[in-house]
Amino acid sequence: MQFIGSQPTVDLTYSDVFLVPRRSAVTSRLEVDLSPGDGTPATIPLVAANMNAVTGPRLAATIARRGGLGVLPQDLSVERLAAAVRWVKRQPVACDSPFVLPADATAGDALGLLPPVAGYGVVVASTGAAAADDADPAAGGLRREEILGVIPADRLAHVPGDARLGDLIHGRRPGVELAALGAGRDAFDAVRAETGADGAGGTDGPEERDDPAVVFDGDRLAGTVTARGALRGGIYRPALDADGRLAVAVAVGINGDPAAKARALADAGADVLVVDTAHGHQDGMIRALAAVADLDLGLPIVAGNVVTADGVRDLVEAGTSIVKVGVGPGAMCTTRMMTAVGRPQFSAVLEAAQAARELGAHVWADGGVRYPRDVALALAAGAESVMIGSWFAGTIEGPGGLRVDADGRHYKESWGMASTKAVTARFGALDAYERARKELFAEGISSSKIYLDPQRPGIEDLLDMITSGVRSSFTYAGARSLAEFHTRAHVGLQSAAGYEEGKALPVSW
Ligand SMILES: NC(=O)C1=CN([C@@H]2O[C@H](COP(=O)(O)OP(=O)(O)OC[C@H]3O[C@@H](n4cnc5c(N)ncnc54)[C@H](OP(=O)(O)O)[C@@H]3O)[C@@H](O)[C@H]2O)C=CC1
Ligand SMILES: Nc1nc2c(ncn2[C@@H]2O[C@H](COP(=O)(O)O)[C@@H](O)[C@H]2O)c(=O)[nH]1
Ligand SMILES: [K+]
Repeated sequence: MQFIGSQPTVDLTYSDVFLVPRRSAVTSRLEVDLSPGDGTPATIPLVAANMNAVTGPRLAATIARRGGLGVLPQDLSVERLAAAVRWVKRQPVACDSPFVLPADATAGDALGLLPPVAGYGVVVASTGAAAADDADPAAGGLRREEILGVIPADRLAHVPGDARLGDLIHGRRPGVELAALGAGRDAFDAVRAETGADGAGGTDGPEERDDPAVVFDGDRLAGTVTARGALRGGIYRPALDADGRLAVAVAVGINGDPAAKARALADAGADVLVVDTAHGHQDGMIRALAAVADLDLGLPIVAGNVVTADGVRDLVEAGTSIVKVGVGPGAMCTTRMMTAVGRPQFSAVLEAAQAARELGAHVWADGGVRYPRDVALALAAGAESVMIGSWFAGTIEGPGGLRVDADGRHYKESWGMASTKAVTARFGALDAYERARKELFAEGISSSKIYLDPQRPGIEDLLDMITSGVRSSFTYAGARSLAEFHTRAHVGLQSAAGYEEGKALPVSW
């Protein structure tokens, strides 16, 4: 990366800078390979943050299906984390994890899981079967004859809240076979034929629908798929482990016995370990990291957070190959206002990435991403991947409960991992005095509403938006790969007015 024009004399964040277009020999945005070269199984440079409001098993599985990584947060017991890892490993790669409800559940129950939007649906199972499946998730899944059908989520807006789901299914459809779901056009056509979107089964009028179809793997329910999902299957490459299962990362903190926790999670199948604390450049972190690295588990280790070259060097020396960078940029984070500590994120990533490169290590940029452009700029600064928290909390797959505000808008709650809410939960086992001492140091917001974008309510919609923006950034720089982008990116400094000019204008001026 190179600055054009004047060299910066102060530290910068994403809004302070812009990318300059260059002569390019890349003729299509689809020629661009976004894979990070950090030794993880990711094929796109996006990571869902280890926050309780952001990464649960469903979001982790969904982002891995499209090539990113989800980091399950450290604030859960080893047993719960191991169970979450195993759940991700059981999920289908070629279709979506289903939302399943029993036939006697109501439309209102379904709307507690999903907003009434296109592209999603609830699989309805015979009542006893759904209950048995819930009780024993390892039983191998629901059988074909136990599945009554799938109800598109947008249809739920037009039925009474107390309508029984079983009564809303009219006739069984054959479903799609998992084995028939290749990539690209064949899968797309198979889904459209099953859902009637190709015209053969009769559509609901001129507007193209994107209804989900049920997918079976032999005798068992595998999941659901939409035509858009099939299309994505031809564009993205999933992040997989050596056995072809979806990849997942897990965080461990620096207190307790991080090595024992790391070993248990590796045994459960975790693919990447993230050793994480607010102030990563401290002896407690170096001890914890060295203990985890000494296990020699053969997994990539990520550690942070730091914002200086010195911090990078110490963590790499302690055994990490990926350093997580960012103090204070996060949307839920009050560290900069409480402590004055931190560093504008673009410069932090730039300096850390330079130091990491000299040591053969890598950097993940963590926090402060609000637009696709911020991801492009973090990559230009030298990051191998970009971690996103709060933005992903407001998605259907996010672990939070779906809520509706007084105006009928759907949202999920987000909170910081150093907020009073998180600290109270983390130290619930301590006595009241010790807990109160810990709560004194809260450095995060305890509750924030993250609205679902009605046009992009799912994590995959956000991935589409971000990766298409970033693919385009690469071609503007004439880069086919992330390594080329790192060297070819030309960056300029802009005024606040220059940044403002770049925004779209929703109403006339
Ligand atoms: N990227 C960022 O800007 C930040 C991220 N976070 C996130 O919040 C989560 C919780 O992290 P964390 O608060 O570190 O909790 P942890 O449970 O990981 O514990 C941190 C340990 O470090 C000690 N410590 C010393 N100095 C500090 C300091 N300045 N800030 C925090 N701990 C310190 C603490 O002791 P004692 O409590 O006795 O001081 C404690 O033993 C993590 O996921 C972290 O990434 C939190 C803040 C900033
Ligand atoms: N200072 C704090 N930082 C926090 C807290 N919870 C999370 N974080 C950091 O934010 C990023 C995610 O950033 P976002 O802008 O995408 O939301 C996360 O990975 C942590 O590093 C907190 O309570 N305090
Ligand atoms: K902030």
